[in-house]
Amino acid sequence: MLRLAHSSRGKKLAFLSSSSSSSSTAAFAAMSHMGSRFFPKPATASVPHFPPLPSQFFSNINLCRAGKRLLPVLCSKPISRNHSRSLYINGHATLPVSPPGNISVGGGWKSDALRKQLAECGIEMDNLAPGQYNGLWCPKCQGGDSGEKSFSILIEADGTRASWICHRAKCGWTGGTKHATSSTSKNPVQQRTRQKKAREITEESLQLEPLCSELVGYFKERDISRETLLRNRVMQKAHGNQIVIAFTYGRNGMLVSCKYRDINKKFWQEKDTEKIFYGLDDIKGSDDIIIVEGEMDKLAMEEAGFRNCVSVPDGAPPLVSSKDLPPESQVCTKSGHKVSVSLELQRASRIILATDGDPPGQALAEELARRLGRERCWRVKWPRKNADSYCKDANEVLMYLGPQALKDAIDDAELYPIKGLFLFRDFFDEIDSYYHQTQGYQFGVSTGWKSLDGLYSVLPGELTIVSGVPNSGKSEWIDALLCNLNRSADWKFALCSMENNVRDHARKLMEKYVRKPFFDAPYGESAERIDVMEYERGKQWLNDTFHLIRCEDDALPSIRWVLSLAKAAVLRYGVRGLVIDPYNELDHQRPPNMTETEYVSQMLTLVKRFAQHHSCHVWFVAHPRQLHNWIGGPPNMYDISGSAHFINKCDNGIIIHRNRNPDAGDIDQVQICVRKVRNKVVGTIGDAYLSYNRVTGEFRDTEVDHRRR
Ligand SMILES: Nc1ncnc2c1ncn2[C@@H]1O[C@H](COP(=O)(O)OP(=O)(O)OP(=O)(O)O)[C@@H](O)[C@H]1O
Repeated sequence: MLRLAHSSRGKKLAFLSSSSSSSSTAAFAAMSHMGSRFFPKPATASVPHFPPLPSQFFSNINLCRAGKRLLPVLCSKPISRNHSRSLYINGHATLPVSPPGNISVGGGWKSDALRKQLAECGIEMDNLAPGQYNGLWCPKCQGGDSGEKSFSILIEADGTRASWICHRAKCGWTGGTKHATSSTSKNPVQQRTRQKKAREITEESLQLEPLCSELVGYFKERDISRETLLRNRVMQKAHGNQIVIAFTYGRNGMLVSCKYRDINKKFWQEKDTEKIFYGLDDIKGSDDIIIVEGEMDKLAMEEAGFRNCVSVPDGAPPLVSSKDLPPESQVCTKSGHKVSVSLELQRASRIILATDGDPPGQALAEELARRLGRERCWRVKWPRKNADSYCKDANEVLMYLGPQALKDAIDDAELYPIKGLFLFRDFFDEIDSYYHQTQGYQFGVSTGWKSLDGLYSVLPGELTIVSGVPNSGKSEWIDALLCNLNRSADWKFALCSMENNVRDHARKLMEKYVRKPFFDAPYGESAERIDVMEYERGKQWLNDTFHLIRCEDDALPSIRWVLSLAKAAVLRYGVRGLVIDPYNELDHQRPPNMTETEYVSQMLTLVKRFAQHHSCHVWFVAHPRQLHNWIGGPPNMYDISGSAHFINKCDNGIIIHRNRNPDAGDIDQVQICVRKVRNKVVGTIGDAYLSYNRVTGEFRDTEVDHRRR
């Protein structure tokens, strides 16, 4: 096998003769096993020429050795260039070196405070040299079942602070230390290092080289063309005993940073360089900007015809965190780094978030949308790869489905959702089923009384306020209505009827159900009482149909307490209706600075929200205030004691009224005054008349239609 090594003059690359060392063979086998096609086979004489690169940006470029055949050394030991000190920590992969001129923190005075802080977080490190350490075992998750070395920690250049992240999606532990101060923390050297400017770099100073043909082939297998690689200045570099890909990060034509990728898909960035988006110069002046999650995706976008694309520098964070937010002009990325949002991104009118489809990718989209402004963000849904799965990112779409599919995915990007802001389109399914009447109840459920059809029907999710002078028959009418709804639609109910004791209520409901008096008593006149069989059937029906909400200790229930139990009844028993009878039997303690009007408004908001959220109809009984000079007519909804909000906020307002003067007419006749109907589909205002049966408590349609509108 051909071997590549550093010459005695440092980093110059030279080909050595073939070697068949067992270590290199083993390493090659391991690489193949990992599925890497990074350097698939030894180069042959027919490797295509990689032409000199156009020098459109990056000064001092030495386009040396174009066309040379380059292969990595695949041996177990580095050949040369040992680092000046051992930085082995928990098996990390990257060996950072202190920048020249920076004071050492590897055990010095600054490290003690930081070490202490890290130890408190469960992170033990022998050496605290500045730089980023990747591939460590996470102290929190220990790498999970697979023992993955997924932990990265960054010790800042001045050695006073550390931040870390576990890249395992299931863990995602992130954190950082506070500024580690010591008695000498005001050391001027430290002050100076903290303000240290990013390093100036060039392709030459980084010893970057044109991509070898094997690497061009590697990209080709991912459908990234040589033209795209050339335009994006994708290069390579000798790193230890291997050759790694170098993604060059530029701004205004100047090289700002460089990110490397080795055969194990391990990434690291040129140290002491600024973190910026990849491809920043491509979005200059663009109204529409695409943001992807990796350099490969940025290159893939170019293959689909989109140059107006940048990639975040280091992937997606595992979680969206609201803690430790960077300033508005920055976004957090996978390593917890903060990346400055460029002016171009700030100016763009449309930003298409084309991050990965996995949870970290979605978390990145969320972070970007939050920082850049959701209102100008769109998001991409990746198409299906096959019957079982979806493509996960831009490069996969390009590889599996081709450039047109990638273009279509970008063209079909949808508006990034903004919590609480919707389009009608978001509800089209619901509206469709309303129009096609597939869900039922679009006209409400009939009350069971013909004379009320057209005036009032019962719609799930609405609030009906029922009022009337005392003894007008409000509770009786509601009970009769519930019996009808149970009979016709099999609805079940939660009852919070504070004025009824349970056995009386059971009697009244059962009489309506069996249509016989409960007792042999004068009110039953000559009718036969409910027999034992009917009584047992009635008991069963009561039990199946009603769920009682009662304060067992004589305390007054609060509305929140009632609604929480009603919610439980919805979830546990599927009740469709809630009766609260009456309002004045609830506990109405309110803050001293709140008026009753404000209180009623807030209470009714809670009730309505419950009704809508649980598709449950609520009947709320409220008495009128004391009527002066009452002459026996039905009260007005605005007469309800407490607040005009009862009529303002309800969906339906009904007054129950009955004549008590035998000289003025039939005293069993009940007037159902429908005073408010918000939804014209279910009714309209008007009066209906029912006849009350004193024996059984039933309400029947009267022979004569008294309906008036
Ligand atoms: N149309 C009617 N004719 C005669 N009696 C009736 C009529 N409607 C109801 N009643 C009787 O009036 C009494 C009170 O009825 P109900 O409890 O339903 O009234 P209410 O309006 O809820 O009263 P309150 O406001 O005091 O709670 C019951 O005994 C009931 O049988």
